Amino acid sequence: MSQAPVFPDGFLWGAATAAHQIEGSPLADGAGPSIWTRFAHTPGMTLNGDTGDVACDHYRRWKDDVKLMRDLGLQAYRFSVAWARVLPEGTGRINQAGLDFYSRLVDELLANGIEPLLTLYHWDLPAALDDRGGWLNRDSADWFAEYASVMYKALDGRVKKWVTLNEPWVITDGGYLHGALAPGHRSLFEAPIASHNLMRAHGAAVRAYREIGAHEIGLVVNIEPKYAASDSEADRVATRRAHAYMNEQYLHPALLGRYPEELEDVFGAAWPEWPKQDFELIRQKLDFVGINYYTRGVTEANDSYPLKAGSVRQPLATYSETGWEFYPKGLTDLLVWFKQTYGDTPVYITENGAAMYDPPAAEVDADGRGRVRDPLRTAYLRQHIGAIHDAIQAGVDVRGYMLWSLLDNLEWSLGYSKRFGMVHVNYATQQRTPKDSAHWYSGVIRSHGRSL
Ligand SMILES: CO[C@H](O)c1c[n+]2c([nH]1)[C@H](O)[C@@H](O)[C@H](O)[C@H]2CO
Repeated sequence: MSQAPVFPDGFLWGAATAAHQIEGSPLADGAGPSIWTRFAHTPGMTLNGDTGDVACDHYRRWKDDVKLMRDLGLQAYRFSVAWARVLPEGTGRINQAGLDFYSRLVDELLANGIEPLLTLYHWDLPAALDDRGGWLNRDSADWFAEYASVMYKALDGRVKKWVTLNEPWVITDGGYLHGALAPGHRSLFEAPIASHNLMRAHGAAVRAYREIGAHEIGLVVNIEPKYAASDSEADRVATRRAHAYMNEQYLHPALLGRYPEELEDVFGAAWPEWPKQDFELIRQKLDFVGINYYTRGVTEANDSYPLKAGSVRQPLATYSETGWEFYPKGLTDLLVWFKQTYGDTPVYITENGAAMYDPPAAEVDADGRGRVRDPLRTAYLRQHIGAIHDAIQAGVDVRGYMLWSLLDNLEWSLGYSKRFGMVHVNYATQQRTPKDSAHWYSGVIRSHGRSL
């Protein structure tokens, strides 16, 4: 970049978390269990048997954490609501103490000049609904619309940016196809059904918002550009299949009202006939789309199940602790593809970040006087925010950036082994210590990107 980048007026700088990953106290004050409470307490399901029982203790430390956000200069904060805190059985009875927790959090954010960006579903389905079939049950669309309506009535106006689902691809690929995430199913037949019901639930929640809400609502997807590993026919076909499976499987029905045709090839006999009226429900006008970007996929044909495509490691690249290649140009390419494919729906980058090896907690003394040097994370963030600027220069309407994550937190089945936070958490003492990357990001926010 030859000169200081200029981001659009109103471009929103924030950070993101999710309920199950930071809150702890999953059953406090009348909350019901979620599928993640059950999954993590099932032996062998998470690394070291790590659970969300304590996490970052945010359920109790929320006020100090908002102060931390203010001190860092965040303009926005993306968080999720634990459905089973508000509706312990998933539908019906409202647990007022659970609703009050989120109402207080929103008020504290607003009092500190931080805009809340609320995700209704970030993977933690009430266990009571899983007992009724969960996302495999077509009634899940009604369950989700009921829950969403409770939240809209309670918070809309204070919350002006709503997200229905976080990453339906991960929910399905992890929770129903490969079994690495809750509820831990492994079925080629269940996966498309769960996917489809998730998208019906998304549509039902947006339709309910249009009846109740007066602000903005969108969908968050994780997408990554797929580049053929060679110009062989096999690799090019595999790349197309992988692109459809991850990048179009949810955006196509949400924005175009149809699935990409490659999915029939991926799922074969497991691909159902969908009722046409379902797509009228799924395809609702969206005020924005949230894109979670971490890396790209250089893709080759292989014998992986069921995709028959996989990523090829790049010998000279830098990789994060989760094995994701640093590839900022992929974010620019992806954003340009999004605009070319789906038009000018506004976009927020709702997650971007890297798990890097940070100095052990011992180097950060108990009262947080220590310093956490994380130059690789700062490099990653600088490169990717620069890539967003390149996309904006290319005409893509990107409205904001939510860094993943505010805090080191529970990385699902990987437990506490991966640290994505710009703020270090000493899990033994719950001491928060901003890392060098946090101080750097504060400067980016203060300069509105010009200090990049
Ligand atoms: C497959 O990568 C996804 O884009 C993705 C990465 N991440 C996510 N989705 C989730 O939304 C977060 O809860 C994770 O903590 C975060 C870091 O792993």
